[in-house]
Amino acid sequence: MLLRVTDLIKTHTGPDGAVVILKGISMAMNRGETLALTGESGSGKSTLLHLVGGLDQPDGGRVEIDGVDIGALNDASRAAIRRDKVGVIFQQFNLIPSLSVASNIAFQARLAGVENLDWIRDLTTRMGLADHMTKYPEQLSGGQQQRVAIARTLAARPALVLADEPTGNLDETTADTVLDLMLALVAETNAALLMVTHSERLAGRMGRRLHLRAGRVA
Ligand SMILES: Nc1ncnc2c1ncn2[C@@H]1O[C@H](COP(=O)(O)OP(=O)(O)OP(=O)(O)O)[C@@H](O)[C@H]1O
Repeated sequence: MLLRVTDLIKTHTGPDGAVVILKGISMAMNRGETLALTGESGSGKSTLLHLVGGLDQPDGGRVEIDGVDIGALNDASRAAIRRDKVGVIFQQFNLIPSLSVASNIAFQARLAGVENLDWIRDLTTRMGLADHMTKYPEQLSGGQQQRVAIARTLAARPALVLADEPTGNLDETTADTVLDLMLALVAETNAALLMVTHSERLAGRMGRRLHLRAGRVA
């Protein structure tokens, strides 16, 4: 099993004291699977994605990636798993402004030690980025920047791709095209894709769905 989440609990402290955001979530994914994470605003989708990606620590339960309990690791080992196995795509693109599109895309793959130039060329061409490789992020439209952010993550060929509304800034037609590409690319790399979406249309195109309601699996 690539990803196993067991009884995950997360509490945040708000103005009125502690609030339990995730109330015992369990789920699992194999490589090659795609799963839509849906639920009302505030149901805990982003919180779950952050915990799975090791970007935040749970208050209870476990996240295992390839059988390794990431909560039991020290920061350096957890960072290494994140770098080698997990790719994250957020709605805000987090591109590096001082690097060209080509360098932004190669950066993460290089960090993970998997800079496969043929794959990156193929990926960027299919993402419609071939003519933009020497530009800087600020010279691109929002939709183009989003495609760069997606290409950057997929360039490293992560086993697990976590995406938080990756097409949320795109119009419907572009969102469909970008999701088609993402699905094709994760299938080719036999990756698992866990994607938060508010769109019924996009959720319906994923293999499975996990619906959260007030911090529980509905
Ligand atoms: N750092 C934090 N401190 C306190 N409360 C937080 C924090 N992060 C999230 N929350 C609260 O946790 C709940 C779940 O937030 P989360 O972002 O996971 O929801 P979501 O399902 O992703 O929502 P959306 O669809 O609006 O993005 C919300 O009530 C939010 O206010």
